[in-house]
Amino acid sequence: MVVLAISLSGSKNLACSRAIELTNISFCYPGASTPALTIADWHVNKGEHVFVQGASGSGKSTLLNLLTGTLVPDSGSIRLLGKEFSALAARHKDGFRARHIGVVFQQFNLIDYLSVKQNIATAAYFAGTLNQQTQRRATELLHKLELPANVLSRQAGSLSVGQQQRVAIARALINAPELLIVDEPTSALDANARDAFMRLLLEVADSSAVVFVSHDAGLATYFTRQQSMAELTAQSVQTVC
Ligand SMILES: Nc1ncnc2c1ncn2[C@@H]1O[C@H](COP(=O)(O)OP(=O)(O)OP(=O)(O)O)[C@@H](O)[C@H]1O
Repeated sequence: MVVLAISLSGSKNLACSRAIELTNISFCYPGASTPALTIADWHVNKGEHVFVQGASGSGKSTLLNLLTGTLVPDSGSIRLLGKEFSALAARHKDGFRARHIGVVFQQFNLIDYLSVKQNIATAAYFAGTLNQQTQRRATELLHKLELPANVLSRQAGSLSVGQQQRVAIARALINAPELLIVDEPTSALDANARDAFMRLLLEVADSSAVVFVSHDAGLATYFTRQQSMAELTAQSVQTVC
């Protein structure tokens, strides 16, 4: 009995230490005869910074869209932070994503005509965390990201590409998400700016699990773990297209 209790508590701790667990995932785009992505078994631990690298067409965007709930797998399980994410109804998925997942999109997806403050506040609003502390947290994040506080009142569309990237990071981190998903936001940067961006991103993300997707293998050095799409999809999964 004691042995059982120990082993159960051990497996519970293991489950809780995982930010992402994918099991027997298969996803087909409508009309396709073969799946765009299959993953037999993959996990990311809480706090881990993982670099996912793959050639064009290898399924990186599909993977990110599955992790953010924009796409739903045809089969298999996606567990995020111990929760069966793939089984949640759309409404609950939206709430879970807003509270626990930060996303930095390739094109940043800022709302150009809103101020930086309003862009960041929108993320807090959807997570239900918008309060009097939001502006203070936003100012702190912008400071860490080496942007002056007066950027808060500027229209997002009037900022430089580098400034918009940092605002996109601040927006993704405003709710202190346990999981940060980043889709190759460095392609427009020169080598020096890219180095500064990567260092800041991972410093500010701090204890969040980070999944950073890119085709650029040169970025791998910033991360604690590297994962190629080829390895990730190597094991076979029963598919259902
Ligand atoms: N909307 C879609 N409809 C049908 N097939 C799609 C669709 N989007 C992607 N695919 C296919 O799914 C596979 C994986 O595409 P995905 O966009 O995930 O790759 P990627 O690694 O992100 O590529 P890139 O680096 O070029 O953005 C490819 O074979 C692609 O042609």
